[in-house]
Amino acid sequence: MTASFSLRGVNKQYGKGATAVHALSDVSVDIQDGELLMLVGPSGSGKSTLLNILGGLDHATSGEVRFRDALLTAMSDRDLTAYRRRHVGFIFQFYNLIPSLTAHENVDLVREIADNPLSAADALALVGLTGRMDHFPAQLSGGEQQRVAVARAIAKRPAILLCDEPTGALDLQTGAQVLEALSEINRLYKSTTLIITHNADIARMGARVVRFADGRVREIETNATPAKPFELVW
Ligand SMILES: Nc1ncnc2c1ncn2[C@@H]1O[C@H](COP(=O)(O)OP(=O)(O)OP(=O)(O)O)[C@@H](O)[C@H]1O
Repeated sequence: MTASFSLRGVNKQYGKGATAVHALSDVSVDIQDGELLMLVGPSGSGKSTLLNILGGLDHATSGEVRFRDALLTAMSDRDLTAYRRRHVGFIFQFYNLIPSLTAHENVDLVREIADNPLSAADALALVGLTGRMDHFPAQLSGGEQQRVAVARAIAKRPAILLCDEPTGALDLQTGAQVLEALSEINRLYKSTTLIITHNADIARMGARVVRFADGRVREIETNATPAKPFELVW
C-alpha cells in the first residue's frame, strides 16, 4: 500500500511564551491509502488538532506533513483550500446541516464544488436514507441527521474522510448505524478514514488505533480482526 499521509516531527503550538500550549509534540506517523484508523486519547491530547492539520484547516508550527506527493506544510492558504475541497470530507460531532434545506438539498450543495461527485440520491442510498431524502433536518432523528452529514461528506468521493467524534451525540443503535455507513464507504471507495473517539469499544473497529497523550503518539496498536460496528458495545 502507498502512504496517504506521512508526518515527520510535527509540532503545533498555540500562543507564545509562558502561556503557550503544545498541542502536538514531535508527531511522526505514516497513514496508508485506504486505511481505517482510529485516534484515541484523553481530552486535550491533540487529536482534533491533528485532524485539522491533515484536513488543511490549520497549519503545523513545524515539521512536515505530506499527502501523497504534496507537502501540505509548504502550501499557501489558497492551495490548502483547493486540497481540502478536492480531497477531504469532514464529519463532526454535530451535524451542521442547513435547517431550511431537505436532506437531498443539503447533500446537493457540496456536489457543486466537486469534480466527479456521486448523485445526492446515491450518496443518501449508501447511508440507508433513500426514504428520507425530502425530509428536513428537524424531521430526522440525530442518527439520521448524522447519516445525511456522512452522505454530504462522501458525495464528492473524497480520498480522505476525517471524522471528529462522529457518534459523540448518539446512542448505541444510531451510533452503530453511522459507524456501519463509514465502514462500508471505506470498504467500497477506499477513502482513507480517520475517526476520533473517546470510546475504547468503538476504537476496536479500526485496523490500527493511534493512542495520544499530551500531544504525543504514545502507542499504535494493530487489530488483526477489526470489530464490526454492530458488535460494538458502548
Ligand atoms: N485554537 C486554539 N487556541 C489555543 N489552544 C488550543 C486551540 N485549539 C486547541 N487548543 C489546545 O490544544 C490542546 C489540544 O487540543 P485538541 O482539541 O487537539 O485535543 P483533543 O484530543 O481533540 O481533545 P478533545 O478530546 O477534548 O476534543 C488542548 O490543550 C487545547 O486546549
